[in-house]
Amino acid sequence: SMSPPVLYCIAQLLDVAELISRLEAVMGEFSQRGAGLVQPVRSVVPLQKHGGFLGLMPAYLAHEDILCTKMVAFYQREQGSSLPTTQATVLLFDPVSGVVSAVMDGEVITARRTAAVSAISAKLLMPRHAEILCLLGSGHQAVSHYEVFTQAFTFKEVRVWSRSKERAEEFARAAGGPVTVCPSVKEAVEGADVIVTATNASEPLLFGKWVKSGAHVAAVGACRPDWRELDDDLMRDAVVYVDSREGAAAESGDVILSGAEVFAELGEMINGSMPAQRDKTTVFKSLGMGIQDAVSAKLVYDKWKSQQ
Ligand SMILES: NC(=O)C1=CN([C@@H]2O[C@H](COP(=O)(O)OP(=O)(O)OC[C@H]3O[C@@H](n4cnc5c(N)ncnc54)[C@H](O)[C@@H]3O)[C@@H](O)[C@H]2O)C=CC1
Ligand SMILES: O=C([O-])C1=[NH+]CCC1
Repeated sequence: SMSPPVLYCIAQLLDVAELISRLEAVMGEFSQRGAGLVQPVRSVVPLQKHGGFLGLMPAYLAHEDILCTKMVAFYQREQGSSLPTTQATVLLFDPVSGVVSAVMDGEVITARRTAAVSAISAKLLMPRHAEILCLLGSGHQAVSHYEVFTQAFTFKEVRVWSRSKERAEEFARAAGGPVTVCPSVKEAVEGADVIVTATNASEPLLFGKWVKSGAHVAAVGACRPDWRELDDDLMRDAVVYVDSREGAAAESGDVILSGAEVFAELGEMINGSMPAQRDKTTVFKSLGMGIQDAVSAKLVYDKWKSQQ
């Protein structure tokens, strides 16, 4: 039997506009809870000894015959560590036979699809004439959010804050346009219309008292039930959207520990069953979903096949 192709260097195979449109469709369908999508909440294996977790993220999309699983390891690294906090591999299967059709890098997929999902939420929830984008954190997700957000929207100013000023300056130098490095979270978020939290923090770093009324927060980090990026004030005062209600109830420290009510899923806004409260201060709490990886992997695979 032939061994499946191993696809790395896939950045060119994953077009952002195409990805956004596929993600909108699948998130809208997910929130209808039809039988065509099977996606359990991520299984997480703690690696206590090593300060990490292994997440298993399978998904089956019956209408499109996509069967996929991502395996993602995430670690809270020491500051200055050269290892990535998020490492991932994706397996795509032929659901007819169970044969593996491809093994692929999951890091580009994870970075890009997460930013694309945040951009979908920002498109629906950020203030109408949003001018200032603020990124908290300067790692992989911050970079992909910068790329996707500046491609999808036009901002007058982009700000970044990071624990390490050097990293933030590096980020600003590498960015494709002007980025202001801010010395504190407070100064970075003041007056910002869109705030992306993409850190590995386990304690709140974004406080509601600093956030402009009507702003939109895309909260990407804090993926464990006892980890926080946002404080109770922000969680309780904002209208809270999530990618999956089940996922948020199991994994989001910001949702669980604040006791905040989840207003809607992103997919409920997309499929029209719940409104986008754009005029309010909004939080989109993102945890990541197997269906997002599945449609991404299929796009990569189809593009790769068309080039063979
Ligand atoms: N919602 C989703 O779908 C996904 C969420 N994530 C989560 O996003 C977060 C960022 O991931 P990556 O960008 O890949 O990691 P990364 O390691 O590339 O970047 C992490 C950033 O967080 C900062 N940071 C770490 N600890 C901090 C602390 N205590 N306070 C403030 N900043 C801190 C680092 O300085 C760095 O700027 C992680 O928590 C990861 O679990 C990752 C993938 C998908
Ligand atoms: O969706 C994802 O791949 C992850 N979410 C949190 C850590 C990794």
